[in-house]
Amino acid sequence: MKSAVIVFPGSNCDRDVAVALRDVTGRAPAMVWHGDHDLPDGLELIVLPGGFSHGDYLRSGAVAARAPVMRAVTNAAARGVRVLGICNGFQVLTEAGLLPGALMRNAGLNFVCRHVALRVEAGAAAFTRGYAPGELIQLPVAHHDGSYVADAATLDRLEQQGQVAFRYAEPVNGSARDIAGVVNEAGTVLGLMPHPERAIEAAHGGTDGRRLFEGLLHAMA
Ligand SMILES: NC(=O)CC[C@H](N)C(=O)O
Repeated sequence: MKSAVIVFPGSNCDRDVAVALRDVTGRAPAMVWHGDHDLPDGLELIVLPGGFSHGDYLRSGAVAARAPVMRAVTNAAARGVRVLGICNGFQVLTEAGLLPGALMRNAGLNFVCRHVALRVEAGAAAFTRGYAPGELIQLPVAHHDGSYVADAATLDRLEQQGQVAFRYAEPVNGSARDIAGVVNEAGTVLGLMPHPERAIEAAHGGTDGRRLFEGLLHAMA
């Protein structure tokens, strides 16, 4: 699978996700700087990694969403290239308008950094193919702006159209309807607050993240 990881100033999970992609897909991703205007040809997956792009200045992801490379990412997404935004990457996707809603300060006003239980919802096939619908999994979270918000009509639409991909199975950050991950209408863009790239091998304390990348790999085959 040919993939790319976008690197912003302040990204801190770009190398972790690059290692995960190389490990699972057998092919190292291209690392693309935020100031670049073009992406490599033939990409099947673009990852916006976790971190603190531009120091979370203004709002988390707000400055990164306006980076030169985001025009190319938006064009690729429009062509159906899969885009995965993890944590800060999810914040960038909402700020860029590629996903609905916004990520606000956690309800408890604390930085939450621990493994959490999640339920995999049906739908969003490519991104959830590695799991059984309704399956309970564990992934780490590490964020202060993870509380997903959207107006009631948008939330209803997300539910009806099967766009809720992952839900917290325990209280974490006050997200509306416990939403931890959403996809766009086409199911080709996923924003996910937990970190699958930090649950790839047993030494990470769990391997449930590995199956997200394995599922994507099989979906592309
Ligand atoms: N791990 C991350 O990507 C952190 C995301 C974001 N800067 C926050 O803390 O909300």
